[in-house]
This record gives sequence, structure tokens and C-alpha cells, in this order.
Amino acid sequence: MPLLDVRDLVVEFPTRHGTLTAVDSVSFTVDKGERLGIVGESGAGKSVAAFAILNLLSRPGRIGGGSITFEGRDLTKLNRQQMRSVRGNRISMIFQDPMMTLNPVLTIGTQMVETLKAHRDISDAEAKRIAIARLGEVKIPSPENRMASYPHELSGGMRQRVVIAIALLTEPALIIADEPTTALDVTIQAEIMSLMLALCKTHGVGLILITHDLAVVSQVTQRVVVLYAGRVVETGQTARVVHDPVHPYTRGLLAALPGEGTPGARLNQIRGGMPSLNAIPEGCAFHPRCDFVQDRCRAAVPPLDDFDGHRVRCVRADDLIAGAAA
Ligand SMILES: Nc1ncnc2c1ncn2[C@@H]1O[C@H](COP(=O)(O)OP(=O)(O)OP(=O)(O)O)[C@@H](O)[C@H]1O
Repeated sequence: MPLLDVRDLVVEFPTRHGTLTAVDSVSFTVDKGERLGIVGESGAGKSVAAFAILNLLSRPGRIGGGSITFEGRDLTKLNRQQMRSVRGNRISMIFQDPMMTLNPVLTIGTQMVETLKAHRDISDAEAKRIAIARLGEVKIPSPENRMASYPHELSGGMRQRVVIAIALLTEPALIIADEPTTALDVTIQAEIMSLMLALCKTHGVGLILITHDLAVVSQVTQRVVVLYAGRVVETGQTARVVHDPVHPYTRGLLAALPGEGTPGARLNQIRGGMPSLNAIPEGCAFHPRCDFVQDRCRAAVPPLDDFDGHRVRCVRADDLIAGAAA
């Protein structure tokens, strides 16, 4: 049984003009200790899917269907109190902005001790000992002294390290990290990603890494889900998807990665942009941006076809795999 089994998840936002579907029948699993990437441009539905897992959708967002089974329990059926025993305990979340997690008026030590004591029946001294050990693990220099620091006394990178230490405090089975390094300097981004990868391995913790960056997905994850306009368009082993992408959207994301020798330059951007939820194109939602579009692409949403464990939602997948598409 997978650690997390998200099946046919639908997330919708009711509005005066009708119900908008941000996540449309999305399924994926995460095994114990496995690292899964969820990738797509802004507006693909990545964060909304993650928030749905943790029952953190902001109103009027709601789960419109599907199931989210974690450690054998359907999270969509838990009450608030039951959910509190999962969130921040069995599943931790790391956000882009460390200040979404850190309280500016409390010292790092106080926050860590309080977090631990909220979930464990342990003494202050024991909680402090664990907190210092975790700060050491995320390579915070002189962790004992840092316990007395306030978040504003740390750099952005150090703050995110503290957030990672907090995420690990309760020995969760799963961490959901939503663009955890996007707000940091490029050099620090790589350091923090390597640290997260190492810690996930050491602790055997599963990871859902949400990002727009396939290069990071390739570095950190074992499997990947590519989302476009709320739907899975391609999924499979990361190495296979990155080396032999099939869906024109995945190919476009890879072609748009900065090339060697052109730091920061974004070549070959996919033309156009992600549609807004009230204007998702008929048929394949990607068809207006696709170089391989045919009439049938506009007719119906293509199925997610399985090519030996590599799944692709494109009616031209066979042509693309054979290199025969034009
Ligand atoms: N509270 C809300 N009300 C209405 N629509 C919303 C709300 N929150 C998100 N959406 C819409 O849901 C869609 C998916 O948003 P989401 O934040 O999941 O995208 P994302 O892929 O995580 O992008 P980003 O990288 O920008 O966070 C977007 O079109 C967004 O406008």
C-alpha cells in the first residue's frame, strides 16, 4: 500500500459565474520514503492540490471529489481534530516563504520546543535536545546559540533551514515542499535542495516537491507528475520523463530550461500562457500552445495512456514517441 494515494482528486472554486475546476481528477501515489515531483507553470494547480491534501484550502475552495488516503486513512473524511494529528505531525509542509511557518515574535528555540510538545508528551529539556540536534542536522552554525535567535536575525537561507528542521521535528512520514527555494538566491537554492534531498534519504521520509523547475525535479525526485490546467498530462519515472519526454508541454518545459553557458537566459519559452480557470480550452487544454495540434485535439480531453508505466495525455503520443509527429 502506498504511503499516500491521491485518487481522482477534484478541487473546485464555486463562483457567481459557475464552478471553476482547479484540479481535475488528478491521481498519484507516494510510496514510503519516495520523492515525487509535481511540476507545471504558475496556475497549473500544484499548490491547490497540495493544500487539498492537508485540508488547508482557502475558501471558497473545496474538494469536489476523489479520495486522499494517507497511512490507510482517507484524509477527506477526517474532522479538524483528527486532521491536526496528521498535519504538522505525520505530514509537514514547507512553503516558499519561511515566514509562513515562522512566528516573528518567538525565538527559534521556543517555536521548535512548542511544536514538538504540541505533538509529543515530552519534557522541555528533551524537546530542547531534539531541537538542537535538528538545527545541527540542517547545518545551522552553533545551534545552541541559535535557539535564542529571532527569525529576523537570520538570513533567508538560514530561515529556510530552520523551517526544514521544524518540518523534521516530529519525524513525519511525508513532507510537502511548495517551491521551497524559489525565494532564495540561486547559489543558496542548490545548497538547500541538496540538504533536503540528503535529509529525506537519511530520515526515510517521503517528499512531494512542488516546483515549476524540471531541473530541480530531476535532481531530487524519483517520479514526477506534470500538471497542466489542473490535469495530469504526463507522469512516470523522473529519469525517463526528463530524458524521453513525450507530451509537447513537458518537452516545452524542458526546452525552456536555461541552457549551458547561458546562465539565467530562458530560451525557447513555450508560446502563450496557462489558461485561466474560466477559459480552459475544449479538448486538450494545451492545444492552443501546441506545435503538433490537430483537429482531434480540440474535440475531446485525451485519455492518460499508459506506455509501460510512463503515462501521457496526448492523442499524438505514438507519433511523438516514434519521432513521426510534425
Ligand atoms: N481562492 C481561490 N479562488 C479562486 N481561484 C483560485 C483560488 N486559489 C487558487 N485559484 C486558482 O487555481 C488555479 C491553480 O492555482 P495554484 O496556486 O494551485 O497554481 P500553481 O500551479 O501552484 O501555481 P503557482 O506556482 O503560481 O503557485 C489558478 O488558476 C488559481 O487562479
